[in-house]
Amino acid sequence: MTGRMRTALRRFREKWRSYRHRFVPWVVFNLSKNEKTLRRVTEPSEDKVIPDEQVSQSLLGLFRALLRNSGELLLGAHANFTPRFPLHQEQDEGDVLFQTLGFCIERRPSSLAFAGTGVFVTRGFVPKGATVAMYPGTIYQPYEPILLQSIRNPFVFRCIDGVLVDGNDRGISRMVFRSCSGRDRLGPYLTSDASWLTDSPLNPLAVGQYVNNCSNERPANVCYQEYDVPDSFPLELRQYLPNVNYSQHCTQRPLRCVVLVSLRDIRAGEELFSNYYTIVR
Ligand SMILES: C[S@@+](CC[C@H](N)C(=O)[O-])C[C@H]1O[C@@H](n2cnc3c(N)ncnc32)[C@H](O)[C@@H]1O
Repeated sequence: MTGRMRTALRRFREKWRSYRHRFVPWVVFNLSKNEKTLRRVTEPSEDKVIPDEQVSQSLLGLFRALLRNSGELLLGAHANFTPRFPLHQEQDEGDVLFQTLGFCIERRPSSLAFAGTGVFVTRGFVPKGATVAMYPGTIYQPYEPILLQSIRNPFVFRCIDGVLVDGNDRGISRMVFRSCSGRDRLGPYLTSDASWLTDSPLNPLAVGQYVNNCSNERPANVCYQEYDVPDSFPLELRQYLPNVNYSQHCTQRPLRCVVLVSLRDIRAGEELFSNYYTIVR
């Protein structure tokens, strides 16, 4: 190998190491096109746009309202469960979201050509610094095997610390989520929500896996933020969390969730765009 090639290789390695790429296949093919849109932070701990407490408050407010609206505790054994309250559903989940957080989000064909489905604010107004969406999926620790599930899978999200979230709602990823979600119960309580795998998630925020990447023309209006569910998070509200650990041994550590936080005010009709790359220096 010539000296020039060695220098080029070294520079490439240094640059690659500094990336905290969120979606591996996307980064490989599109890095050069989107250099201007890179997000830069100096420390992994500085990656948070809003404090965890603020995320908790938004999620707790929404989940409490969803629970009140459903009039039942979604217990594990649905079939044998007789609800304490009449099962009269007052509003759909989108209405509950609108009344609690002041906006609605939905999946629709992206405003970008060839970008498939995207996520739009369809009603209301999202102020800067709000929790706008959640990234659902199975949580893999950096040392856990994900090879089969990751093949041709554009939904594998990488956290700053190397934890992976598989947000694919099809194929083997779907089966893995369902199986892990059915396994993890605390007594009669479900501790995660698998309805994000359908067209009508019970938690209307759980569509963040469909948010598309920003471009030079369409700057990011949301960004990803890791959120570890605190021990104090009420047991009966965990049924709305759209994440589950791949391994049962992980139940000792807090469940990792990823939320999307607004970087500016967002109005009804706008598509959400995140940043698939973050550079940590
Ligand atoms: C996490 S998925 C997002 C949901 C995707 N739009 C869909 O319909 O399944 C990531 C994939 O979306 C597509 N995508 C995301 N941002 C894009 C953009 N700005 N332009 C074109 N395609 C994009 C790419 O195919 C990428 O691999």
